[in-house]
Amino acid sequence: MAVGPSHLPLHILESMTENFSKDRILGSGSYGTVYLGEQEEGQKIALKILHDKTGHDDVQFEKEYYTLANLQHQNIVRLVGYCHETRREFLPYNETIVLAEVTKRALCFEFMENGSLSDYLFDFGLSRFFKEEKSHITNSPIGTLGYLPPEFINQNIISNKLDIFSLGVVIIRIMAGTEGYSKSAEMPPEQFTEIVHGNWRNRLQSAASGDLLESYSVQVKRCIEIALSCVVADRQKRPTIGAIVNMLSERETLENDQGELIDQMSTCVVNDTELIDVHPLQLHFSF
Ligand SMILES: Nc1ncnc2c1ncn2[C@@H]1O[C@H](COP(=O)(O)OP(=O)(O)OP(=O)(O)O)[C@@H](O)[C@H]1O
Repeated sequence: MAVGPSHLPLHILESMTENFSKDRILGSGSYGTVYLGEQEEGQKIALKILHDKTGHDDVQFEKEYYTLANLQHQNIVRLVGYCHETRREFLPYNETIVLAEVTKRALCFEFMENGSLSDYLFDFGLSRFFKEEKSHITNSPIGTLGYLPPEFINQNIISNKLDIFSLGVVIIRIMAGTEGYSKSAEMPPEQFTEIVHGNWRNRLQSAASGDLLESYSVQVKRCIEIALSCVVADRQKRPTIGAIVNMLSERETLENDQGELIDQMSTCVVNDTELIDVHPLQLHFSF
């Protein structure tokens, strides 16, 4: 039987993070602040201390725990530990000091040495495709609002088309940078496709020419079109995962000549009547 996440007492988390020192902060999201923790043996973990605010209560914590503890996939960061502890502390309140109960809730994940995908996309320069703006941190109990479709936000409807919408947002963010999604909602799809496609084409020109460039260029355009079809407001019109899998039929990782990892995205192109295989899109991400 697989070993589940371990219980980690608060004093252990404090010693791992030098009392939650600011220098240890890796980043912050809608759920909480993430710290770099180091165990005695030098092993690193990422500790997410959940924000102490409405909507992030014990019910939410339990939901998060069960969901994450049951997720086991090579591409999903593993939950290795948790902490839920209430202490009584003297705290300032209304110009006096009161003895109050303070609850610390933490989720501990395996540490990802390479950091966040969005940071890489920003290095890679994709965010420059659109003017960078402050990201939206929300109080949403299930993550950054931008990944959620209108039917969930307005009517709490959950279906597999919710995941299709989120997938579309992820692809758009990969293709167009972190602000790409909000920009995609502000202009007609054809205009958005033209801008993003044009930017990619310029970028690809340094890596390919002639037929190869044309082939890459077609695939980039199709990727954007697929992503946009995933985020249409009418969920019935979003493609099924089967249709997307057919379109993105291959995904493999190759070694390039220098021995670096190349992330190779492959896709098929669908025209009006048939599925046509095209050359794989080779995007050389040199991180
Ligand atoms: N397991 C990890 N290993 C290394 N760094 C991490 C890890 N988890 C989070 N981080 C860092 O902390 C930042 C905040 O992560 P967090 O999961 O709280 O928010 P998010 O996923 O960016 O947004 P949200 O939760 O609002 O959708 C990330 O951008 C990343 O830099």
